[in-house]
Amino acid sequence: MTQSSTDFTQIHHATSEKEQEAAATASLQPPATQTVTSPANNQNCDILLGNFQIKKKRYRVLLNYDHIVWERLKAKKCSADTEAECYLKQGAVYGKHTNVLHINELIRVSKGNTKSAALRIETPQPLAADFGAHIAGEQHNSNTPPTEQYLVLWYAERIVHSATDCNRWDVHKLVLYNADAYIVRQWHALLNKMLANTAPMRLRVRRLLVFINPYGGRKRGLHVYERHCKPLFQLAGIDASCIISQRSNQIRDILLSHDLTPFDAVCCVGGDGTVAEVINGLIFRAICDAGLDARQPPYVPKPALPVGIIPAGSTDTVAYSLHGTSDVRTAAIHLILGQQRGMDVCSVRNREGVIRFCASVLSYGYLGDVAAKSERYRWMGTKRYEFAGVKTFLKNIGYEAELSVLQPIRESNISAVVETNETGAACVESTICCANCTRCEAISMQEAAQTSKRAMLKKAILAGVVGTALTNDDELPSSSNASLKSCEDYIDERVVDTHTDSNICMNNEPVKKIDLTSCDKKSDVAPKVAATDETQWKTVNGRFFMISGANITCACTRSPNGVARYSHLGDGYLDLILVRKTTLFNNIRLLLNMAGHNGDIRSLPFVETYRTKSFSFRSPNANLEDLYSIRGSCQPIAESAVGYDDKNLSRWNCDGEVIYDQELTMISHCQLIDVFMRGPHVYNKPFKGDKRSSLLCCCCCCGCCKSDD
Ligand SMILES: Nc1ncnc2c1ncn2[C@@H]1O[C@H](COP(=O)(O)OP(=O)(O)OP(=O)(O)O)[C@@H](O)[C@H]1O
Repeated sequence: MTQSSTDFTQIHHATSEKEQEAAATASLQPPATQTVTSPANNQNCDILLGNFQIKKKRYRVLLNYDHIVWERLKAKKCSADTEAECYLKQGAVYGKHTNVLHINELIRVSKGNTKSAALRIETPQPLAADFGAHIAGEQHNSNTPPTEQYLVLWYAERIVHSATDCNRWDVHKLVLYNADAYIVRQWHALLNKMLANTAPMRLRVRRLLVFINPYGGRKRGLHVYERHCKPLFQLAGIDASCIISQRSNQIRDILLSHDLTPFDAVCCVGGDGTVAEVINGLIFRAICDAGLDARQPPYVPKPALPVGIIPAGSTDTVAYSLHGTSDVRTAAIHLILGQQRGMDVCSVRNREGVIRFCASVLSYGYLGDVAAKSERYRWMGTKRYEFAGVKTFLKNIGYEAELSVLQPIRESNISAVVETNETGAACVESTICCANCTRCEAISMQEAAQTSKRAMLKKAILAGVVGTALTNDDELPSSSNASLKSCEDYIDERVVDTHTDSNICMNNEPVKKIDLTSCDKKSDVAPKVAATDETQWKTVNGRFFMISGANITCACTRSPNGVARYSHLGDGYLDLILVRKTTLFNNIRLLLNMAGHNGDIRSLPFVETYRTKSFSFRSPNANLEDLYSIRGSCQPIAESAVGYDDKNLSRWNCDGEVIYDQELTMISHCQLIDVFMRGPHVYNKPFKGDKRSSLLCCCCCCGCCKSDD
């Protein structure tokens, strides 16, 4: 079935018969895109309305400011002009059988003479910056009659199956046919223009630096990338440069020392250790680029590049907590769609200053011991965690600890609300972070306001007047004596040939290696954030089975609620979970609670949870002076301590890596790094017999995913 070119309707206000006649004639000519003004939001924007064939059935397709809507044409056809007017007057009122696609979810638009030609994706997609020239070129060539009648839209859609499976995304295609190739060309040009138009929080990545860890998980990092990510990146026209890591900490070292300006974003394919390497590399790099002391930075600057996290490790806690699933395609799609959210990152400090940055959890006791022991059984693959976990669990060891937790004096809506459970134990408020989280959004607005303040602080530091600027910023550690010793002092001028160091496929500037291991300052205690008029330090002592400072929920497939179910991704707070030493039976209750979907560890009488910006830890059993003198513990990413085997002391598990310090401070830095994610979605049960209503929920602009808080 063919369509006549008069099927096409360009939205315009044809009031008189004369005008309608003119419009009909114009449709035989190459139609020019008209700009109309929406009365709803008074925006100047292109709108197109046309009739297309989809699977040999006729559909009316509307492209408005940020949506594509397609609806089956009914037998009785009403005047298109009337409909267009109706749309403009009423705004978008979509029926039950209307299909809606948000422009944010569009990945690629292609056209061709035949269906298979349009579906072919070998032809590279023009990069965002080239779109303008591409479109201009198309218009320039408008004298040449177009021949392509097929238009293909590749878009991402969230799959909503059940409450436990509502976070996976996949790519679909929509093939549209119109006999008039001018119309196809016009839709193609406008859609590509819209794709190129990136809002501040929607960066469509063009040049991506990908790090692949071939060693983590089941050693399938490379396979995961080749099989799932590469085809999707090709579809989206992303120019990806890949580096396969050859040793531990190599990714961090590359990020510290190479020119990153050619890239729009960094992506890692690996487990939590790989994510930690990328995050540490980018943050230490930002500190050094800002000319700050890497050990004792007076403030922590935000890295310039956003991060994409593709899970290919054993537990993939970070990826699961961000996306609500450890599905690889979902993670790649989030990167392609380019929607970013700020994620909190915590700095972990000892007496000498920052040891490293923590993306997920810093845990002492049970999880620390499991991390330390499981490394010995890496040959078991993912089973090593179960093996080491059971062994450690049965021992049920408690460790003495002295903790100081920064708490608000008065409760406020957005701060660290701590309640008590039925047994009187402290617990955090019960709001769950999700896509469009109102708590994180509010904080993000506050953050934007503070960005200018930070810029001024940075200027003040560089001008050497930092002492006065620092005292008012509660996010800065009080021990930061604002050393102006720049990171350049740490740069080891030995030039490293990275092309022999790893198989890097980048065009690099001369490489400098930054040595973060030297440290010439040491205070007598671990640094603390200064308490303000609104905060105070609360001391908690005791014998603990587990102490965890969680930045994110730390959920994974084995524990869908995670250690800290109520932790928010970008609210500037961390959740401190204290599990006191108790009976083995109680520990089983704890584990069952964390493993189930409906558990809530806050209800357990031996568990206390605090929401805080910072906490400090000290083990009374440790001879700290000896530890510091033996180890000279000033590693940016802690290396394994040799011969450290005191039964009264545990280790820290920081993003899956082991830290041996017995005196530490953890400080949360609000939305320090931008990550390609939307946050886990809340399941909305579809109405009976209406599958589509649940699918509409994938649209990022609708309010149906808002959290209840
Ligand atoms: N080529 C390599 N050879 C050896 N180790 C590597 C290599 N590349 C990276 N690593 C190190 O491997 C460690 C483990 O990687 P990763 O954390 O990604 O996997 P995992 O431990 O299996 O997953 P998870 O942390 O999610 O449980 C990291 O600390 C990283 O530094």
